Amino acid sequence: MNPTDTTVGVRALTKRYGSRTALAALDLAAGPGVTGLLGPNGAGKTTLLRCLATTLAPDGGEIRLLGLDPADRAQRTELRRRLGYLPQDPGFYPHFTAFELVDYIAILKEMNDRRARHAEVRRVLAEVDLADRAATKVRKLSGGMKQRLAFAQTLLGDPELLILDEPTVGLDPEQRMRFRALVSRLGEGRTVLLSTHQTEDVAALCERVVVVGGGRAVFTGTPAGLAATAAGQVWLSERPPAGRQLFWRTADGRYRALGERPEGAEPAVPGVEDGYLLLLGDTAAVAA
Ligand SMILES: Nc1ncnc2c1ncn2[C@@H]1O[C@H](COP(=O)(O)OP(=O)(O)OP(=O)(O)O)[C@@H](O)[C@H]1O
Repeated sequence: MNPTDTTVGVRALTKRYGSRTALAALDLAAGPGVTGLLGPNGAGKTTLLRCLATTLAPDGGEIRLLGLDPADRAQRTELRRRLGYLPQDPGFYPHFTAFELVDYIAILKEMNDRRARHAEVRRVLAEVDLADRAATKVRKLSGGMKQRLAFAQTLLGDPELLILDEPTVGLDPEQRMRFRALVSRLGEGRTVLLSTHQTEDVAALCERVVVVGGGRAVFTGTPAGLAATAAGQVWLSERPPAGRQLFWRTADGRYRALGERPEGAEPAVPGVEDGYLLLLGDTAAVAA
């Protein structure tokens, strides 16, 4: 691990909840740009991101973020000032206005100069297109607006590191597109770690992808590299495959199958989702 100022370095990270192992010696390295964490439910993504956001102490392993060690109290405090974290289930105070909610979080972040803080709150609300909702009560915002409000608070203080846990959940396709544009803009010069179940988000947005399975990083590379792992194992056929392999009916009425070549099938160009599904199939087989 060779951490620089804008690098995320994680080595042999472990975390257990009682007898359940959530992180099993996970390694991760990420620099500026957007890195996607893909993985099924329970893979350990949220646990990893909580450890990185300093809201959960790991049982073992090493973390270096922006050159700082979160295990050290003074460095942890500095780190908290320099990172933005969007938790999976952000808490909202429904009776606050959008402005009051973000202002409250800014106060918790020790932004003590009232005038400068208010200007910063207005800036982050504008970043997520909520400037005209500043005076609206949180309970009156739509689900997508609430998600953007939660994202706004991560931008307070213009952090160098953004940790986003499933930020596109609950967004409609248009909001998702706008969100992608915002994140890719923020990823220029910053380090963004983003967990998602959406392979489309990874293909559209991420320079790097880490697939988490069973508490470990089972793939690290580019989205194109993940797609390439499926080369020679993706097929299109006119009929449903006879075997027990994974397949689905596509919009053009043909069947897309993964794994062995079904009879009469033609090879198809693999995508990120194909690589991901095959990789997890292998992971499941190993775990079984
Ligand atoms: N507070 C907790 N107490 C006990 N077990 C937990 C706790 N939090 C997570 N786990 C377990 O740890 C494992 C990893 O969970 P985690 O939430 O990190 O996965 P995830 O990849 O984020 O899943 P999802 O995509 O569903 O959010 C799971 O088996 C989960 O049940």
